[in-house]
Amino acid sequence: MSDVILFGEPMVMFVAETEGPLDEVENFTKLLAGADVNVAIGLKRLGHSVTYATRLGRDPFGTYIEKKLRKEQIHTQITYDAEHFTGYQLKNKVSEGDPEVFYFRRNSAASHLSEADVEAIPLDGVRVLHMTGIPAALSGSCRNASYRLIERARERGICVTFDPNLRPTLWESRHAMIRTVNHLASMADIVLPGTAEGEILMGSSDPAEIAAFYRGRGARMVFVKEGPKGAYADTPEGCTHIAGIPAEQVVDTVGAGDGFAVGIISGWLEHLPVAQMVERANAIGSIQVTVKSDNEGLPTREELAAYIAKRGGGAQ
Ligand SMILES: Nc1ncnc2c1ncn2[C@@H]1O[C@H](COP(=O)(O)OP(=O)(O)OP(=O)(O)O)[C@@H](O)[C@H]1O
Ligand SMILES: O=C(O)C(=O)C[C@H](O)[C@H](O)CO
Repeated sequence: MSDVILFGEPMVMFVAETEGPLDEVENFTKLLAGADVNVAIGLKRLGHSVTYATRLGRDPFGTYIEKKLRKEQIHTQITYDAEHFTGYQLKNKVSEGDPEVFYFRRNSAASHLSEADVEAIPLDGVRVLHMTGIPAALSGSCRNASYRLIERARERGICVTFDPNLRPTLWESRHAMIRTVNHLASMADIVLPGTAEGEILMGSSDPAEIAAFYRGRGARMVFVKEGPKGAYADTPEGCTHIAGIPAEQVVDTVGAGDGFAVGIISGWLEHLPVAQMVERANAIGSIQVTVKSDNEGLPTREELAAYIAKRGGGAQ
């Protein structure tokens, strides 16, 4: 029995060792990526029990991912797919701004996740289902699986957390992305949009307006991510902005949002007051931008406390 269920597409990620266009880079480091898998690793490092459901190809990338998940002691519910390969991606190295990411994931094993796969996930005793908007972008069967899993969680009163994680290149149209992601968000208890996502999804980058939009559609709590500035919370306790924790050196901005989700979900599981949930989320987001991996920097409880003691925060 796990505290949290996650579901999605884990990928092998090749990160460029040198700056420049991806076609010119000669050396890459092999790592694990995937928004949902990053959150699973972060929650496990903080001591929460986690089950991650996915579909992997019977290939070396699938084996690599399975071994990584085992090493992190994450329970898995894996369907093996002999017909389709495990997805992978390339990420470049930049000294400023967001890196470029190129996917090799169309028709991947995970894009064939289906309602039957999620029907088999045991939900007894589960407290949180964390979903992102990514699986719904991968295929029709994955979209149906996303809806089915949320419905199953809601039928059992499980708290559903949702991060839009917009990936416009994966969607058939911008219209379908906005409609589907907002629909999935309306089925969640806790919604975690970023300000740039708010602009796309509801036409404003103002944190209070974004939060009011999702609260108006049924969310009990909305946490709007504002990059280095921190985050805005709109919950039954009221509305508040909590300043970010400056990172010593920004190496790679990808994965900050997943780190933030780890802070909010773990804080909710531990019944932390809202201000402490957000401080923890800001701290993990701040840690995430200091490393090139999307998940290797995710902290243990001791590392998190040490980071907050050193760089600010103080409510842990
Ligand atoms: N440069 C930074 N310095 C310190 N903290 C940061 C920085 N960037 C992000 N964070 C922290 O991480 C959180 C999430 O970052 P961001 O707002 O970029 O989310 P996102 O757009 O979902 O990110 P992602 O690139 O992972 O999709 C922020 O709310 C903040 O707390
Ligand atoms: O880009 C994606 O679709 C991924 O899931 C890979 C990354 O790890 C993810 O973007 C980080 O949020």
